[in-house]
Order: sequence, then structure tokens, then C-alpha cells
Amino acid sequence: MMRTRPLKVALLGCGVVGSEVARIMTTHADDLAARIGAPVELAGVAVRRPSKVREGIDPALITTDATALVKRGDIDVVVEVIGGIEPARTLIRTAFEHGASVVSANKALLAEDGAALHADAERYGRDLYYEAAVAGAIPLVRPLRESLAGDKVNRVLGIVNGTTNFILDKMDTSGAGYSEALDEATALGYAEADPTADVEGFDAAAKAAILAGIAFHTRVKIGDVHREGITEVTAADIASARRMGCTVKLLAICERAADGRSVTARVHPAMIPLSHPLASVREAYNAVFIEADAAGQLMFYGPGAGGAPTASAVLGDLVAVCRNKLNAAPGPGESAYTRLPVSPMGDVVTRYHISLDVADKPGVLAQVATVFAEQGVSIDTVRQKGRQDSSGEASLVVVTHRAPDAALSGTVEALRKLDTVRGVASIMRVEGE
Ligand SMILES: NC(=O)C1=CN([C@@H]2O[C@H](COP(=O)(O)OP(=O)(O)OC[C@H]3O[C@@H](n4cnc5c(N)ncnc54)[C@H](O)[C@@H]3O)[C@@H](O)[C@H]2O)C=CC1
Ligand SMILES: N[C@@H](CC=O)C(=O)O
Ligand code: NA
Repeated sequence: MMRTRPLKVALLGCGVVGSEVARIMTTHADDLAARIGAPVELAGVAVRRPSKVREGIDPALITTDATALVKRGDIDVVVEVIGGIEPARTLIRTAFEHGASVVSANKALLAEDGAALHADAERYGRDLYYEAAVAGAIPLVRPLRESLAGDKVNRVLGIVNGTTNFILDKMDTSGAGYSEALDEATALGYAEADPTADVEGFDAAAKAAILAGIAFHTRVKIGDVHREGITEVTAADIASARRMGCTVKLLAICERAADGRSVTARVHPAMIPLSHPLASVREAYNAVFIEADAAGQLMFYGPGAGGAPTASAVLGDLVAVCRNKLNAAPGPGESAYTRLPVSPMGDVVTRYHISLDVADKPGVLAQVATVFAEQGVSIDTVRQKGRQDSSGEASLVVVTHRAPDAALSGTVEALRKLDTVRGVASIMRVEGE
């Protein structure tokens, strides 16, 4: 039976995501009410620029005082789509204290201080939902928190940042320049307020921390995630990947160690074969593989960024939280009982693609091979090509078998010291084989 008294929602932030949340709440009001069992009413919208015209939003709802809004006491759900650590963190904690549950899209905050926020939610008996924080519209948090709660997840691997995937895709397929592609991603509403978070891998690292935490029932913070962005990826790297039948993607990889006693989480660009499903993830789409003991391999794919797709995830959470509220039954809280340590990147076993500029003379290949052998790194393939100029140099591309990352980086360090190695043109990990 439909309750007539509406559930009141406070919206914090009305930018790319917030404006779409407000629009869908209005246009789908009847369906949302039917699905929840009570109408939902937008009771206040906190913004930074009140003079901006916001189509479809009653100007009487606009306020610049977000703190007063979350302290009102009659708010059932606060939707936080401001972003950043503060004031978002204090506003969420204040919301819990004053009776509201929270839906947030803020991966930066959750990956930094998720444990404290979950503790507060539990203390006050509120919900904290954040499906939109990881991979936009794609359901990932809920499948991990609920559908796979009875299984044992061993690996989560995928593309979780739309902006960088958009840039790498444009560079690869249309030969677009890095800055031009970044500007386009920003104009389309994919990038963070400060796009450094995207291109330096902070955003993907935050998502990896959240995914690893939920998947392995442990605590992983953004600082535990090994992070490399895409700013060092060159057109030459992408061309080199093509020659090997690969493409370059920014991947997030979270793994449980074979002995089950630790986990790793990393974000870095990697070459993947064109035949791998992740290679065909274009533009701002994301895709994530989850490997679990009983379920086997699952793949999740869809729009990873943008106002409307992200708002879809926010609205899904809003419906769930409202239903929980009506049933007086909070949803799942944090599950971090395993307390597994996060191992350093050096322990991760992976493969390298190394492109070297070497002296074009006898014995060089043997010297290079000796360095790999000394570090215990086995070579998979070698390709050497003399230059058609007077430099006396050749280009040598080595792809390794799997080895600990510490041994691989030790190999590169030792190679740099050889007189015959004139330069290391590029180093990239190879995944997905
Ligand atoms: N844009 C996207 O594709 C996605 C964004 N997110 C997350 O959603 C959140 C919002 O992102 P966007 O909407 O893209 O950012 P945005 O920058 O377009 O919107 C944020 C809005 O919050 C306002 N704001 C900042 N401080 C405020 C304060 N103290 N009080 C009231 N308003 C304040 C800003 O003026 C701005 O309009 C972030 O946490 C972001 O990481 C998550 C998934 C996808
Ligand atoms: N900036 C992020 C937005 C979604 O999380 C991205 O590009 O993926
Ligand atoms: Na999601």
C-alpha cells in the first residue's frame, strides 16, 4: 500500500551528476513512488552558485547552506554529489547524526575514509550506499556486496575510469592528441573536477580500493593501491602495442594471493591482446571481470561515466535506501572481517614489454639476455630491428614471461646500466593473456 507522506531527499551538489539526479527524480516521480511504496520529494538542493539557472528545480529549494540542510531533521535521505573529501565527509557524518541515510558517488572519500563513514552509519542505524562511486551505471557494488556475498572472490580486473579509456581509445583509433582527447572527455562530463585525478590514476585507484575492500571483505585504502596513470603513455607505446596485436588500457587489478593470506591492488596502463574482451571497450565505457570460486568468471560492462549513467546508479541506491527506511531494515554495512594485509607491488607477478634502443653490434643480444637471466626473468619473445639511419643503433623489443614485479623492475634498472643500451624507450606491463 502506498504511504502518502513523502520521503524527503536533500541533494548536495547540482553539477553534472546532481542535475541529472534532480531531473530523473522529477520525470520519474510516479514510477519511483510506486517502486518504493511512498512518494519521494526533493526537499532541498545545496549548491555553490545559487544564481545559476537550474531547469526543472524550484528556486525555493536552492540553498548555499549545505550544513543547515543536512541538520534539518526532517530529511530521510541525503544524496552527496559534491565530490572531494571536505566538506563532503563532515556533511555525510552530520546527515547520519541528524537522522538521514546517505547515497554518495564520492569514490575519493570512500577510498580514503570509508571505514569511519561505515562505522558512523552503523552507530546511528543509517544506510550508506555508493553504487555510483565505482564504474558509473554498471552494477558492481551491489553484486559484490549482495549477489556474491556467499561466494569467494579471488580477482577483480577491469577498466574503471571512463576519461582515461576515452583518451586512450581516441589516441589509438583516430590518432587524436592527448590534450584534445582530454578536453573532449571533460566537455562530455566524464572527467573529475580536477582531471589530474583521472589521468594520474587516482580515480581508478580509489575505485580499486573500494572494489578490493568489498570483494575480499577487508580494508583497502587508496594509499594501499599501486598507482600509475596514463600521462607517460606515448603515441609510440600505442603504436608498439598495435604491432604486437595489442592495445593499451588503464587497468585496475585486485587479487587475492594464492595462499589466501594477503591481497594486492594496482592501477597501471597495460598492453592487452586485441582478442581480449577488454580491448573492445571503447570511449567512456567500463568493463570489469570478477572471478569467484563458485560463480567462475563474470563480466560487467556499461557506461562508466557521465551525468545520466551515474545518476541511474544514484537513483537505484535511492530506491533501495527508501525501501529500507520504510521497512525499518537497514541494508548491508561494511564487511571487513578478514583484515588481510595488502602486499606491495614488488610481490605482484606480471609480464613486461620492454622497448630498448641498443648499439647495433654483435654480442648485444647476449648481454641483454644475460641481465634477464641474472634477475631470474624468463624471456618470451625478442624482436630486433636495425635502424635505417647512421645512428648505429637498433631497436630491441623484449616481452617477458610472468615474474615478480620487483625482479622485472630490477631487470630494467640493470639494463639501463649497460653501455650498449642507449635508452629504454618504453616499459609496459602485459595483461590478459
Ligand atoms: N561525472 C561523472 O561521470 C561521475 C562523477 N562521480 C562522482 O560524483 C560526484 C560529483 O561529480 P560531478 O557531478 O561530475 O562534479 P561537478 O563538479 O559537475 O559537480 C559538483 C557540484 O558540487 C558543487 N559543490 C561543491 N562544493 C559544494 C558545497 N560545499 N555545497 C554545495 N555544492 C557544492 C559544485 O559547485 C558543483 O556544481 C563526485 O564525487 C564524482 O567523483 C561518480 C561517477 C561518475
Ligand atoms: N571521472 C570518472 C567519472 C566516473 O567515475 C571517470 O572518468 O571514470
Ligand atoms: Na556502479
